[in-house]
Amino acid sequence: MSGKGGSSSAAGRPQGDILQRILATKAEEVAVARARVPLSALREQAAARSAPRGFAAALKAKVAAGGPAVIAEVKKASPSRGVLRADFDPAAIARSYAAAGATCLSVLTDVTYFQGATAYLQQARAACDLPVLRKDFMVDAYQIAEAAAMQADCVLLIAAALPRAQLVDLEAEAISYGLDVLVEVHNAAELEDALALRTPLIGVNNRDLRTFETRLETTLDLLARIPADRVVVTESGILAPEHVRRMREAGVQVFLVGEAFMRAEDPGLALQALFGSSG
Ligand SMILES: O=P(O)(O)OC[C@@H](O)[C@@H](O)c1c[nH]c2ccccc12
Repeated sequence: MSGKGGSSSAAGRPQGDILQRILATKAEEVAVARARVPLSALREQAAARSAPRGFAAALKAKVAAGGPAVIAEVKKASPSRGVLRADFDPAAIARSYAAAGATCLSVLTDVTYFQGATAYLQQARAACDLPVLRKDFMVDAYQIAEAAAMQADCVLLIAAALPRAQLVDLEAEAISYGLDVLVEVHNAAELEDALALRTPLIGVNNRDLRTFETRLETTLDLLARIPADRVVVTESGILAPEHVRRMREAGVQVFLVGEAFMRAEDPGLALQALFGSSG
């Protein structure tokens, strides 16, 4: 098959889709950031940081102990849902998640589409001892250095957004800073690209970033194609204990959840309600 999922080659991709818009904005933002803070300055900050908290190691340990492992997301808003949480305190949310048994955090740092911020990641990470994913749209090695400089422990690479060669390059860049990588796919062609990487962490996004359609079958249908030495992370649209049960019955033990927690008054309580006290 050429391209990803048939319609996602650079030429064939619909110009107006949200992922394309986000990626175009990202390229502009990176150019502006690079002019303001040179890569050499980021590298100095990254070199001065303390060792990353092991993101993949924490998930693997929780899975080995029987799971489920929850990556709890700190997300104020999204393009598909609008504002999820008006009263948004990343440090308080992080403490609530940690007390409820989350294994890792995911913090949106995209400003334009998700109302995220670098400061939110830093506040959340400082408030607990959990490893933290920088959830953003990586298109350039500069952003990997940014992630290391802001103290992230893991970066997201989205296969729908990048050709395989660039996924490989950005992963190598992340590894050079000691960062873990979560590679995200939502179809079989993207999964093939993801399996060319070294990371054990394969995220399957149940939400199509082009259409916003969310189907839990996305994870369930791809499972058979994922080798047993990889850790499957099911992402998006996990809203009810029934969804958790279906995934666990299929052998999925790692969950990335945002909306269900962000809409709740007490995010940690919502985590416990969704996963039980083992979450
Ligand atoms: O809020 P939800 O439906 O529980 O989903 C969380 C997470 O999977 C979602 O925020 C996400 C998955 N991949 C992404 C890529 C970019 C931005 C956001 C995402």
